[in-house]
Amino acid sequence: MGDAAALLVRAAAPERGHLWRGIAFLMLAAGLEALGPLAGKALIDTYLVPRNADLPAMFGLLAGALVAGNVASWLRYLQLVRLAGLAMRSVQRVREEVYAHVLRLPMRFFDHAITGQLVSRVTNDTEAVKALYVQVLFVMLDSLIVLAGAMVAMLWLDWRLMLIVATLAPAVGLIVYVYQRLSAPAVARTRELRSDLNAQMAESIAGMPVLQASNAAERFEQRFAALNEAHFASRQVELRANAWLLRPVLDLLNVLLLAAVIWAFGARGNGAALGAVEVGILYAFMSYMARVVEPLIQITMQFSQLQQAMVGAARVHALLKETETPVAGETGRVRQGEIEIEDLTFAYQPGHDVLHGLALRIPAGSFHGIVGHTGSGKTTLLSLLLRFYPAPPGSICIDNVPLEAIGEDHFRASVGLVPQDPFLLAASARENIAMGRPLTDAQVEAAARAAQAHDFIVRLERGYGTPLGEGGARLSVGQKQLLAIARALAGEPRILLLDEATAHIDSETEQVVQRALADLRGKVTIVAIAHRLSTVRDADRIVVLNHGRIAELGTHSELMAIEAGLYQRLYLLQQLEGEDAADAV
Ligand SMILES: Nc1ncnc2c1ncn2[C@@H]1O[C@H](COP(=O)(O)OP(=O)(O)OP(=O)(O)O)[C@@H](O)[C@H]1O
Repeated sequence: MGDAAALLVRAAAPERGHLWRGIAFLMLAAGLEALGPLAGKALIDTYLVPRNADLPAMFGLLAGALVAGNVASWLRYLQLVRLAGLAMRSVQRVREEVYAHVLRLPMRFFDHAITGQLVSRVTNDTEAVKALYVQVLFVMLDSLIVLAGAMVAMLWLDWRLMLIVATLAPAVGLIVYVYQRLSAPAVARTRELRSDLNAQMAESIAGMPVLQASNAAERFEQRFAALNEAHFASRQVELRANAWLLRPVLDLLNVLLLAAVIWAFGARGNGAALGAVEVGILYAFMSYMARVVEPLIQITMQFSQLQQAMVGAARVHALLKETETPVAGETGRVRQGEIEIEDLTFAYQPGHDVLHGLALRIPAGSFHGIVGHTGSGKTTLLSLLLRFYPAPPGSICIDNVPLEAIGEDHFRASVGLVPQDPFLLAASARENIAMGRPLTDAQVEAAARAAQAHDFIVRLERGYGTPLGEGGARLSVGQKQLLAIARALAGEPRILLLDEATAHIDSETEQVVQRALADLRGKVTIVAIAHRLSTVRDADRIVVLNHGRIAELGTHSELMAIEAGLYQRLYLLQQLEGEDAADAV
């Protein structure tokens, strides 16, 4: 409840004026509508039953009722436009806010996040805000005002009869309480299951090649069907609670109440014919009773929607409460691109250090390779250099400025990344290189040339404008990698980090990448993780990591000279594998 309210307040914050105006129109319209039966009563009691046909007065009364009705309709229109617009804009705002927030969450969050569930929060759950407005403001508030107006009018007409009708209030309270107890767990579960369905869908699409190759379609189908069945069962519980408790019980109460009022009316007259005044009251009373029962039915029915909306709002709110990566408010700058690492110890989980007291100086413009067994901490080191995870303050400096003291935009512009999986957008080659940065065609082309990607791009049928298909489906793995290098270079970084950029490409393309890197020497500081040692053979220095420690450090020939050294063993092993592969061809 608190979360839902917090989200509502947050969503409406920029346009409180609309909100208050909308509510004011709503109250005025409902108030005017409440006058209708009173006009009817006056007409019956004063003119019709006593057969007192004062035509001008009757006409005046009818005209007044007509004007009031029209004004009420106009106010309803204004209210709807105000509040519906507000609700739509709020969803739009909250959705954008949630998406922007997700983009700024720390990498640590994504270690545990499940894509489909996250998508579901940004797309479906944000709709909860609209439902909250529609349910809470439009229907519930409206119904409450109509209800209050009717009760006041009834109090004025006959307070004893009003008390009979008022017994509905505790009855409705009880119904709503029982309903909530029964359906709340089912509603929350339904939401969770729905996002699980999304999650499985997203996972299946992402892993389609593996899924089909391992002939897992049937197993996945069964898993999906089981989830879907659970979703249906959970909806069923909700529906049963709705069907039993909301409309039918109140309809029954309504009939009982009507009987009680008529009985009370009859009992008071002691069987004598009703007087003229009483016919008017009875008419007005019956009209008001409908106005009491209908809003109560509406309010209770809305509880089911409200409950779903609250669960959605709570999920959105929980996501918004995740702490964003703190943005360095500092203004430190990268100039040459010298990296200095000192006593760097890091753990993902406390007590499980992955890096132990690393110390390393990488001069500006140099080319450093990082190699080591799987799990030795290479990617972790790169992630820390990229500020994906926070390194202990002061343990990494660039140009003598601590990493955390460099302003975010400047840092991202100064440090380029070529990841193992190039991640291409379903857009043109040009857009994939520019990535939304305001780069000229000449800059894009220069980056592509530096990455040795220009030649294959111009051979595509529309050159730089060629759409590459989702995930760059139209390119070979090596071409994607070259494009990713071009993208990293287009920002003219001082430091270029490569994460196994040659892991999946053939030796020929590897040589192209090597040429590209060689051209960059002296201009950009390059740190490249490489499983394939030939990629970093020519590096100024190679860092050999072993269980989170620097085991060896030197040029290729220096490391090869260490008898039974780690690097030497790795290198010889790869050479043997290479020969085996060549023999096999
Ligand atoms: N996000 C994470 N959360 C917790 N532990 C992690 C995380 N990422 C990596 N690790 C652990 O940190 C250690 C080092 O992993 P890292 O990915 O840095 O090794 P690597 O040398 O890059 O390995 P590879 O060559 O296989 O990519 C491993 O034991 C791994 O299980």
